Amino acid sequence: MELMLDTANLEEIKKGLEIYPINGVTSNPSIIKAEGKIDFFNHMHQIRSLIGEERSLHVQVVAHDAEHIIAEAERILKILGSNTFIKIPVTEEGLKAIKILASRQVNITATAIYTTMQGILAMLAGARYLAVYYNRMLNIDIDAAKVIRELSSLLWANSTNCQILAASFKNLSEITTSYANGASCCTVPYALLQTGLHMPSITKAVHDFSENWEKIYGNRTLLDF
Ligand SMILES: O=P(O)(O)OC[C@H]1O[C@](O)(CO)[C@@H](O)[C@@H]1O
Repeated sequence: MELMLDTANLEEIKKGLEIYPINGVTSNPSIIKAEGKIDFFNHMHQIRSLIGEERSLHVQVVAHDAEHIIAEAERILKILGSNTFIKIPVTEEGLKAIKILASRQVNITATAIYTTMQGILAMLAGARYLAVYYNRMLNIDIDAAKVIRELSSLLWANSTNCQILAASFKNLSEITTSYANGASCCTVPYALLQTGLHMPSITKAVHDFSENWEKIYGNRTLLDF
């Protein structure tokens, strides 16, 4: 199982890495927009230095036709390194590019996946991750959990090299349902990760433990024994 941070914010990535078990960072043009008009490749380099080589960095192309998608992918790989995952939307042109790039051993994260069929095609074309758009699917009445279940069983039977990267989350339930239905990876915005631990009941449990301890041992800690 893996967890990725869905942000290009350097502070969030720094803090996120300290606290959470993070396996990589994903972004897309909308996530980049939230950072303003940044020097794109320089910013991506900074993300890479923060996450190190052992975590994955997923960078999305902006071109629409296969020829230019491939050219952008090559530029990303040249500047950011050959281990960068190239995010490509699963359109006809995207699929064409995925097939060509995957045959050159490029790591592909197929994105903008709303249907099982898109996922199957991306898997067959050689993608390493399938970014399934959970919340956006629910918004248009697509059963996102079902798509994840179907893709997960197909991947289990047919591929050793491709996994589901569930994405587009607006609440914790969508994340846990994705994992429970077979997504081996979720990419989550930092603020949403925080909501999982910022709960009054967790704070109260920790507070109750302290109060009970203090009643017996005062302000002594385990280091005082
Ligand atoms: O619906 P949203 O919040 O725009 O999210 C789209 C998702 O697509 C991705 O680009 C897929 O990796 C994520 O970075 C993001 O979670």
